[in-house]
Amino acid sequence: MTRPAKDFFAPLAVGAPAPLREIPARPSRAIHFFDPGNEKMAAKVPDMVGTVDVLLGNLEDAVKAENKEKSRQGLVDIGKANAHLGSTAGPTQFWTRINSLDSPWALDDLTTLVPEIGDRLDVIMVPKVQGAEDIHYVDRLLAQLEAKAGLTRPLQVHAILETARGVANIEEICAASPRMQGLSLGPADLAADRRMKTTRVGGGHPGYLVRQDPPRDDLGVQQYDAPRTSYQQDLWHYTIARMVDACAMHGIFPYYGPFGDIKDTVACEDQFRNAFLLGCVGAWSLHPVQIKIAHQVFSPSVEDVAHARRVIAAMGDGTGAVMIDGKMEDDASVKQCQVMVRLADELAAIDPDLKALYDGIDA
Ligand SMILES: CCC(=O)SCCNC(=O)CCNC(=O)[C@H](O)C(C)(C)COP(=O)(O)OP(=O)(O)OC[C@H]1O[C@@H](n2cnc3c(N)ncnc32)[C@H](O)[C@@H]1OP(=O)(O)O
Ligand SMILES: O=CC(=O)O
Ligand SMILES: [Mg+2]
Repeated sequence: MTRPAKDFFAPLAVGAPAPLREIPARPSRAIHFFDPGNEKMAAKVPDMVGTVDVLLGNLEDAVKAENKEKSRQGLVDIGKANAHLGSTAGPTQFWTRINSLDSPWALDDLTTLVPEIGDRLDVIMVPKVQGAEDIHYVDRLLAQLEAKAGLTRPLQVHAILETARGVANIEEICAASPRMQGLSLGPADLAADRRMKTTRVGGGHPGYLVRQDPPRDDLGVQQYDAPRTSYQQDLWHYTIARMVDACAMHGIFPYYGPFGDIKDTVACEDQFRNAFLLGCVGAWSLHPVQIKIAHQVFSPSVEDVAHARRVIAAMGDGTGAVMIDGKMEDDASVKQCQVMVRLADELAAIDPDLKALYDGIDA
């Protein structure tokens, strides 16, 4: 049974901070992953603060088993050494991805990170979430640890959607705790768990396509040997759309996850843009080259912002219908335009280049 409404926003431990009533809409176009135990990557972090929306110290997959403790300690050191990291101190949020709850490391991840750098961290990403029970476990443990550490701000929780059971339980996961900040699609683990016949980290597949019908000759006979156009389809459309609906319903934020073909910046941009158009607010960046792609794709274009502002201005109180450039605009399209302009305003508040671009529209 879920908690009764009157208890939903009560702290789960005596002395723990009160849960948030609303998840703040902080820009998080790129969640940049780094291994805090990798000296080369860790050395780059101080210079990245302020240049990327989210820096995430990854402790789970991609960190070798023998390096788990080193990476955890590296994250503590980075949190303590970088005074401007974390959204209370500056524009770059500070997240971590802990190890999965059934692993030998998850408990130590939480019991180390919360007392050591809980005041700096914004969001704890939890992998391989199967259902509400996983979130309930993390929720109570975090409350106990926050109370013990004397934290005044509750940590938020982000779940990766990367098991078939997680997808089946998506609504209950989103609703499990007021800490829930968002969901990310985890296409690599999800493909494995679903027994998809792919060997990639996100993106499309040339075999997943639809093909044009065979053309007919003058007598109407179909020419099966004639050349035909085929179109690659999006393997992730269903899951992303499901995730977007669940997140919107619960007032939390959906993200596309990893795109593993680092060199294919064009397809990465396409995948991110599909997610942006469907309603996602950001994506993961695995390599510095992907930060720029995510920041660009998940920021509304100047053309879209200009059009949205025109529609809002023309629609007055937002009711009725008007014609703009030969197209009908009404209450529903003005609401889409408001989403676009709100996002542009939020981004302009933290990104001076975007502010100059968007301000220039009216000049
Ligand atoms: C699949 C499901 C998932 O769970 S995805 C999430 C887990 N995976 C990750 O977090 C992977 C993170 N990224 C990486 O490990 C690396 O970027 C990989 C993909 C291995 C490529 O590394 P590498 O071959 O060194 O790339 P490179 O030679 O082009 O690097 C150039 C310089 O940049 C650095 N770099 C690389 N990645 C990062 C990063 N994520 N954050 C910060 N710095 C990074 C490299 O260390 C290298 O530095 P330098 O110029 O040699 O000093
Ligand atoms: O963790 C991410 C994934 O794709 O798996
Ligand atoms: Mg995964």
